Amino acid sequence: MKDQEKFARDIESIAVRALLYEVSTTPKPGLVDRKNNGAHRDMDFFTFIDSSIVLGQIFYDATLTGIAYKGDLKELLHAIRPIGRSGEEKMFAVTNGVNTHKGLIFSLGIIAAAIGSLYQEKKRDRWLAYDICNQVKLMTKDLVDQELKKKDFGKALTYGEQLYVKHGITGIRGEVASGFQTVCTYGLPLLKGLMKSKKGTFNERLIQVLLCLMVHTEDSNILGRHDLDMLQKVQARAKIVFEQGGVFSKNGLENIEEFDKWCINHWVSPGGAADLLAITIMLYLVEQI
Ligand SMILES: CC(C)(COP(=O)(O)OP(=O)(O)OC[C@H]1O[C@@H](n2cnc3c(N)ncnc32)[C@H](O[C@H]2O[C@H](COP(=O)(O)OP(=O)(O)OP(=O)(O)O)[C@@H](O)[C@H]2O)[C@@H]1O)[C@@H](O)C(=O)NCCC(=O)NCCS
Ligand SMILES: Nc1ncnc2[nH]cnc12
Repeated sequence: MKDQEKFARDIESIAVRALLYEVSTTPKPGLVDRKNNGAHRDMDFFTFIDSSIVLGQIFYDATLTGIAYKGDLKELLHAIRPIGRSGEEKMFAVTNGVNTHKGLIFSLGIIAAAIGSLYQEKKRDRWLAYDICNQVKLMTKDLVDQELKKKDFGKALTYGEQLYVKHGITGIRGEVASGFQTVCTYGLPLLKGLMKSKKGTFNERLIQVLLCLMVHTEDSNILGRHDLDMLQKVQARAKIVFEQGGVFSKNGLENIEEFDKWCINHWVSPGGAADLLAITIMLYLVEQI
């Protein structure tokens, strides 16, 4: 196997690990985990495993496309779009039409391509999330303008497009175009600090990162099902739990399990924050290469 193909397989493996580590983190308020299905009737822990497995090839292909790419970085996003669309088709086929990873196919696929585009210059020194996220910004700087601000919304709107028209919320597109600002400002520094301090278990550290992300994520999943008031309620409750010490406080796990029950009863799923947790994990694992 050529060096480039081996490297692309390594990135594929890291991306799939990030998907599996995210869904395995337990308990997570309102989300699918090893304990329950959160605020979802149409998917469970095994749906996410099935979806994660079929998506590996997408991240391999996106990485190789990035490595081979020689043009303007903005064009690289267009070059990988068909790969992402085929990933969505594979996901819907294996989940019987359920959207487990639509946002993450987009996010992790772009990260994989960005890593690929840096491969030649990074062959011998360290991989840094900072460099990768800057590359992502260069790849996607016109994304919000082209796909949301200037778009003629004549046709049926997607979930995210509807939210932009209604609330001016840019969702996953805004997060990607910012170079994963929420991840780089909150999620990744917290995870790196917890891993260095060796505090608690890996599972507990990931719960803590999710709580922190829930405070700061403009989650189109919550907005899509409810409204701005509910998003602010969830962010406020996550802030209280996190600032009391989160999973590491005296009644940490009980507080989170109460939060989970509350989300289920109110039909709240912070799927956007869950995606940002997976992105945080991927960037952390890439920095360990
Ligand atoms: C670019 C696209 C992905 C845009 O698609 P769309 O217009 O639909 O975009 P959004 O809805 O805005 O976002 C898509 C998903 O992204 C997640 N998300 C939302 N907000 C954020 C945020 N602030 N930060 C990060 N991620 C965010 C969210 O995904 C989660 O929710 C999904 C489950 O919810 P869903 O089933 O849709 O809704 P439910 O309420 O669960 O339905 P019911 O159960 O009630 O029936 C799950 O996926 C979570 O991950 C958003 O859903 C896309 O159009 C596109 O261009 N795709 C091509 C791929 C591509 O170009 N790839 C390139 C690289 S290979
Ligand atoms: N664990 C999870 N539960 C629900 N939606 C998600 N989207 C991504 N991860 C998820």
